[in-house]
Order: sequence, then C-alpha cells, then structure tokens
Amino acid sequence: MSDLTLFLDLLSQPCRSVYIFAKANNIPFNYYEVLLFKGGQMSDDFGKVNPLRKVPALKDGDFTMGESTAMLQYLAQKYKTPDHWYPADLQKRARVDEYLAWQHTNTRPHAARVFWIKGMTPYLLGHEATPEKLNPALCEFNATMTTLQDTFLQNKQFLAGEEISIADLVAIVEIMQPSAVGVDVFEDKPKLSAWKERVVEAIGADLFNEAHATILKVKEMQNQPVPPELKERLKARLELFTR
Ligand SMILES: N[C@@H](CCC(=O)N[C@@H](CS)C(=O)NCC(=O)O)C(=O)O
Repeated sequence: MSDLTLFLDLLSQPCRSVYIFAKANNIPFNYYEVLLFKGGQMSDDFGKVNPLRKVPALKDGDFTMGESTAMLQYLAQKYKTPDHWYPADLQKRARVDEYLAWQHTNTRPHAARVFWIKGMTPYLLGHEATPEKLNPALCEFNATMTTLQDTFLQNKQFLAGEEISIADLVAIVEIMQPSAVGVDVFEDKPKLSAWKERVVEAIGADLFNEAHATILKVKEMQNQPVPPELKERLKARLELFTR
C-alpha cells in the first residue's frame, strides 16, 4: 500500500488533472473518493485532510495539502517525473507557472460559469438557461479561449513549449467542463482543436477517456432527483454565477 492517498471526485476538473498526472506517471496512490454531490467534503475525516473542504486533496504519510496546481508541482518534484511536465530550466518552468497563474482568474472561472449556467440550470431549476443568462458567459469563455489559443499556444505544440506540461493538463480538464454540457469549444479554433488532440495523444486516449467518463455523463444526471439539502446549496452557487 502506498503512503500517498489522493482524495478525488472525477466530476471535478482539478481532481482530473491530479488523477491523470499520477496515472500517466505511474505514481502509486490510494484512491479515496469524496463524493461532492453527497457532501463527502463535509465529513470530519476529510476536514482533517483539507480544512478548506475542497477536492482534490493529498495525504503523503503525515503531510496533507490541497490546491491542485501545488499538488501537481509537489508530485512532479517528489517523483522526479520526466522533465517536460515541470521543467527544471528556470525560464521553461516560468512559462508553465505563467499559465498556472493566469488560469486561476481566466480559464477556470469562465469555463466553470458556462458549465454551471448551461449544465446545472436544468438540473436545479428544471428548465434550460435563458440566453440572457447564458450568452454573456459564453462570450467571456470564448474570449478566454481565443487568448489561450493566440497568446499562450501561438504556433507551439503545447502551451508552454514543444512537449506536454502540467499547464496543458490543467487547461484541458477545465475546457472539458463546458464541452461536457454541449458547448462547441473548438468551433473556429483550429489550432486549439489540434492542440487538444495532441494533449489526448500525449496522455493516452484510454486514460483521458477514463478520467472524463463521469463528467461526460453529467447530462444523464439531470434526470435524477436532487437531494433537497444539496439543492439549496447548489442553487446558491448557481446564483453566484448568474449575477
Ligand atoms: N483552487 C482549488 C479549487 C478546488 C475546488 O474548487 N474544488 C471544488 C470541486 S471543482 C470543490 O471541492 N468544491 C466543494 C465545495 O465547494 O463544497 C484547486 O485547484 O484545487
């Protein structure tokens, strides 16, 4: 049994980046499932691992931490994964860090906003999102994807260079969120579309599909009843996205 335990729910995009990274690098870990829709993050046991009550979280012996990008950096350094994931060279590493810093206030919130408005409105309110609510979110997300393609990717193979890095992983898992609820993310973005194919190939299609199997079935979840206590909490979250 490994000393390393990852606390994950693969519906969550940052969980998928950590899961894919660990699997792709053959890092042995125990998988502890924290089912967000069942309130698993609120358990006493999980609170001891991550007092912020967010997944992913990591326990390595007595050491615990949250925050996916910091976890990826920790795993890359601890397990000395191939250099391209998180290069030792100062400036190459800075390129990866640059994207990781930018995405927190761009790709992540903008993709999540589209996912919640388009995907969660039917589940929580029983009707499709109105164009008044959805269109501004789509516009914002589309502008972010244009920046991703034209400013970060440019003519390179991957976001931070010619080989895959943790920047690409962190980006793709976020982008798959709107994609899972039917947004044509790559429409009119041929370079970004080709980049996605390269990322899937570098990770391996089997691992990519396995990690995304739950989120790609999220629309089926919309036919299931929402537990009442969860519904109120999720509705409050949805409201934040539609303000
Ligand atoms: N910045 C954090 C974000 C973690 C996060 O927001 N996780 C969400 C799932 S995607 C969560 O655990 N939400 C539970 C909750 O808010 O109750 C990271 O990158 O790990």
